[in-house]
Amino acid sequence: MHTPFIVALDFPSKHDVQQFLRPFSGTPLFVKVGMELYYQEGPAIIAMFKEQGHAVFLDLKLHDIPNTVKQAMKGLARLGVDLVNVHAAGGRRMMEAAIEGLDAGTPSGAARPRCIAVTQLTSTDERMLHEELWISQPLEETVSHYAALAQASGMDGVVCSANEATLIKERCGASFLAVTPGIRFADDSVHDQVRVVTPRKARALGADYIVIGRSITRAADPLAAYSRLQHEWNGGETE
Ligand SMILES: O=C(O)c1cc(=O)[nH]c(=O)n1[C@@H]1O[C@H](COP(=O)(O)O)[C@@H](O)[C@H]1O
Repeated sequence: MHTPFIVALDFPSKHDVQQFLRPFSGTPLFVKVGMELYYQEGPAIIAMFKEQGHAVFLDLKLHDIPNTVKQAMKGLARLGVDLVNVHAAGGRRMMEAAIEGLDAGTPSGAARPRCIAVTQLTSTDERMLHEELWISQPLEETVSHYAALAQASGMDGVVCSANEATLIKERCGASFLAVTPGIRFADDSVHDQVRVVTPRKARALGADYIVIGRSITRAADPLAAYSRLQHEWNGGETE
C-alpha cells in the first residue's frame, strides 16, 4: 500500500520539480502530476518518477464523450501510473468507458491503474453550485449522489473534500476510496481552495489519501512541512 500523502507537483517544468525533490532524495513518495506539469513534459516525466520509485497519480480529470475517454485511458494505462481520474459529471457511460479503456491498455501481468471520480471540486462552494452551476441540491447531497453514481459505474473511489468523506463511506462502504485535496495546516493560507481541512481532521473524517500541494511545495522548508504532515496525520499537535 502506498503512503497516504499525495504531493501535488504543480510546477511548470521538469527542472523546477527536480529542484523541489532534491531534499527528498531516496524517499519514495506518492506524487501527483497534474495538467501544469504533464502538458509541458508529457509521458517522459511519468517514466522519470517511476524510475525513481515514486507512485504516480496522473491527475488529468478526463471529461469528454465516452469513446474519447476510453481511448485516452487506454494510452494512460500504458504509462504505468497508479491512479488516474475523471469528472463524475461526465456521467455513468463515460465512467464505464474509462474503466474499459484502462482494462484494455494495462499491460498483461500489471495491475490496472485505479480510477477515481471528482465529485465537486474543492474550490466550489454552495453558492457557486446553485448560482453558477445550477445544481439545486445541497452540496453534500450532490457530492454523495455523484459518489454513488461513480461507484455504480465501476470507479474505485472519488475525489472530494475530507468534509464529505464520512458521508461517502457511509453510503459507499469503507473500501470505496476517498481521496481528499483542499488540505491545509491550521495556520496556512487557503489560496483558491474553499472546502479545506487540516491533515489530522481529514484522517479522523475517514480520508484514505490526502492531496497536498502548496503547503509543501511552497514551504520555506518542504522536508520539514512533509514531516509536519506525517506528524499531524498520526494525531500529533503542532505548536
Ligand atoms: O483532482 C484533484 O487532485 C483535485 C480535485 C479537487 O477537487 N481539488 C483539488 O485541489 N485538486 C488538486 O489538488 C491539488 C491541491 O493543491 P493545493 O491547493 O496546492 O494543496 C491541485 O493539484 C488540484 O489540481
